[in-house]
Amino acid sequence: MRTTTNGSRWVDPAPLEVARPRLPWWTMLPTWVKWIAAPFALVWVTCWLLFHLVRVIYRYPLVIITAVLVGWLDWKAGHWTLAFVLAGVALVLLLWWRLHRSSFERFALPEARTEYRRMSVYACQWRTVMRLSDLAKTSRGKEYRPKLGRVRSEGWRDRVRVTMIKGQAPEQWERHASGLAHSFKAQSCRVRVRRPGRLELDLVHRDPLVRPFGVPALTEDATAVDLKRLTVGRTETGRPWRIKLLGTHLLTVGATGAGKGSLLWSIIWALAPLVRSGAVRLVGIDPKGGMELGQAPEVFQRVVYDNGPDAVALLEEIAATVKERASRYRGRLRSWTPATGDPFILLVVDELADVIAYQSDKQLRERASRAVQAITSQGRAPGVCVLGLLQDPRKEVVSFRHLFSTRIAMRLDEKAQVDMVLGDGVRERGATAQEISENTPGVAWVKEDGRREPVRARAFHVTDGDLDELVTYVTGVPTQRADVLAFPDRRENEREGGEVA
Ligand SMILES: Nc1ncnc2c1ncn2[C@@H]1O[C@H](COP(=O)(O)OP(=O)(O)OP(=O)(O)O)[C@@H](O)[C@H]1O
Repeated sequence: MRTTTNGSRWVDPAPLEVARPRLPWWTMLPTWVKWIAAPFALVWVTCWLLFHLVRVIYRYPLVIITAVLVGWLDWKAGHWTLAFVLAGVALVLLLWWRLHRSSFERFALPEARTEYRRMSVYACQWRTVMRLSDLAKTSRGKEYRPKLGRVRSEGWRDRVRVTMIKGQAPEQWERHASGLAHSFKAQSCRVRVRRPGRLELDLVHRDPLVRPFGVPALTEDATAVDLKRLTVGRTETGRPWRIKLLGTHLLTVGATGAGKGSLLWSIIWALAPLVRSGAVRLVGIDPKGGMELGQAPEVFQRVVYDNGPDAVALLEEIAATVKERASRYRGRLRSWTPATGDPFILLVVDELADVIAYQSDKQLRERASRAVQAITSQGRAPGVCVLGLLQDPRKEVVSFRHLFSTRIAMRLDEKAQVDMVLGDGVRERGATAQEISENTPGVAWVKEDGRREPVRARAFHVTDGDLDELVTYVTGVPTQRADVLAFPDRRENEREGGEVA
């Protein structure tokens, strides 16, 4: 409201807005109630402090023990003795690190690293990152923030446990994974559900699969080979990468040079004792004219090197075997076992799309599709497994995807291809196959039906020498690769010719 006084103009000030101090509700209680409640409050506060003290000791045992010991020694023996002891401990640690690095990294480093990273990275930035990533919520003036749980630092990754706030879903965290990785200075962040309301974040700092792994020695003991646990490489956690062939089919997709061949040969390498004994029979189709399977055709019972009538006939033959076995086992057996006397059949199709999608003859294409569908849908129980390899996950092939219960994505070109191969939502859980480097062939993301989390692994590197050894092992006949002769040097020939002349 404007008022004029003696010709001068002035403006009314805005009403004074001062927040009235809000006192906690219990201050309003009558004094006698406060006296009665005081001992209970004291006990509660003591328990709360004790709980937090225990939690700090549990989370930082090394720091607390070191601090207590240092304080005690300084108090009892003085500064010089403390300095002398600290120098001695540092020397012992240095010697341990120099002389036996593996045990040092296994026993001494993890706890120190975990406590350091928890303190310096997660504990001090958690609140800010949660707020800025919109993962904390405020309701009626109260802030609800996801709780930071146990942290384990493994050098190449930090595993961070989180308790979500009410109403939150893992998908919200998956959407913020990239932001979380950048905030905590990691290369990537994967979100895993531990149990309802609890998550584990994998904040990855470096790739433990950069170096290739050679194949293990071939075993003489065929009984040691388990068709449900064939070791074909190593996972990023350092464990063996185990693949199941019995009761499943495998689809492996990867761009050219992604290392599909190494996975194929790693599987055959692991199967070698059973192939030699005849308990496993390998059959193959290689429409690329033998570029892949032609490297060791001796280990196959039968291989076809095109996608024509022979390939289709082979597929139909196997489909017929599946049907014949199924009718024989019906009522007697639930599924194939070695005791049936029938060999386990592994059908390898190197470029599945060439057989069921790119074949120009419509009739052949349809026959091949029908046979592959029959084998994949009914072959699991009768002991027939299909290993389909593919460069380009086209629609025609992806429509078969659900029949392959183990799907493996090696390096792919696009995000959409990862979804096509592994299924929706798996990429958001961390399976970023489009980010696999060209320098790490053999690295793959594996998704098995019934397992929510995809696994990252690298197949063994099977060299030409290994393939020779494999053929010799299976056939018992030493292989001799053709010698590659140097191209004749024209100048040399001319010189020699000149000299003779
Ligand atoms: N597991 C591995 N570790 C190290 N190097 C590998 C591995 N697998 C493959 N390589 C190397 O990568 C190159 C390509 O591998 P490979 O031929 O198996 O790829 P591919 O996916 O089968 O390619 P294409 O589809 O063109 O046949 C080869 O030179 C091979 O030596």
